[in-house]
Amino acid sequence: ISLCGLSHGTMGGGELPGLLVNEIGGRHGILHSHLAFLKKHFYLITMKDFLESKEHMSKKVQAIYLWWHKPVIDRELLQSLPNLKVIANSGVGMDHLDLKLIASFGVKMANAPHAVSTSTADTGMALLLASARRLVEGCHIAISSGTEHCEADFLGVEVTGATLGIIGMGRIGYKIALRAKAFEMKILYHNRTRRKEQEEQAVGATYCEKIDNLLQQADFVMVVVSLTPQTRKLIGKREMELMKPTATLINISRGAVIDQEALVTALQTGTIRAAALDVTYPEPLPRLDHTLLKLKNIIITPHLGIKTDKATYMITEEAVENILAALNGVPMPSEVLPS
Ligand SMILES: O=C(O)[C@H](O)CO
Repeated sequence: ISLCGLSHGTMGGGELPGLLVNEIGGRHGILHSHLAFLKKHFYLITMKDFLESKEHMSKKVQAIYLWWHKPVIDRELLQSLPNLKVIANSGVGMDHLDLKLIASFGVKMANAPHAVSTSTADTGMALLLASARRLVEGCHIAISSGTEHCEADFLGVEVTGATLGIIGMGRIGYKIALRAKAFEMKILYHNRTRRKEQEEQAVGATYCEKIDNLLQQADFVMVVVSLTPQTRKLIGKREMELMKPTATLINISRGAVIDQEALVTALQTGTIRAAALDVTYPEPLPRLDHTLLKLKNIIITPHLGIKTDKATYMITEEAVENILAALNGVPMPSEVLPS
């Protein structure tokens, strides 16, 4: 990325702007490997520092960098930060934020759409391939019974030549299509707006104006839309019943885009063949023995779509670029406005 010549220096004054982060390390903390880069531009304040010395710290905070949706941004926090100018999110989905509330405090927001697209597309393809070839089941068999050939009828489904239906053809969806093309898949897609003809041709994708047509034809349905009031439970009982009984549903967007109860039933009754989910609703699932975790024809991963060393570093770079732009009063490359 280019930081467009921006730095804290261009803001005048020698002091680095205060950047509030949840914690350093840990489940919801920024990575140790990003510290040196962040410290070049900001004075880092963790939530612990902030809460221990609220009066002193609150004036220093000019930006917040959210890592895995933390810290939680609520009215109380916003009211306690008089100099807050910008919040940068370490990912593309902003459904965990009340954008209107944040904007009402005059605070700008940014996401990281560029940094996440390749790693998330790779996760989608990894889930597709793993589910098609029953890799997780195979791994469990190898661990519990040894690596001798498994039963003759332990069969997966072929990916080459199969039809992939992509729901949501934004940056990530398009990168999935590029990958699927290399697997010689037939590609259908549905999107609010149709892609340009050259873009469709470049990946060999056919537009389906109606989701139903895509659902009826696809062997693999990959959900890549962001979570909005319009996409909540977009794929429910009716949609699963339209799918082929041999089809696989893959979700790398947000859990709530799929009606999870309907999915459990569809998997138990053979309405669809299998599912592969990187996201669930809620996250984490409340109980270890949740029905979804017990089904044989499902793969679930713990929302690891973006989690590569390169992508996470690029996300931090994209966040810094946006924060510095906001603090310098120049256009932010990935500003998100409340709709
Ligand atoms: O939204 C994203 O980019 C990922 O799901 C991480 O939250």
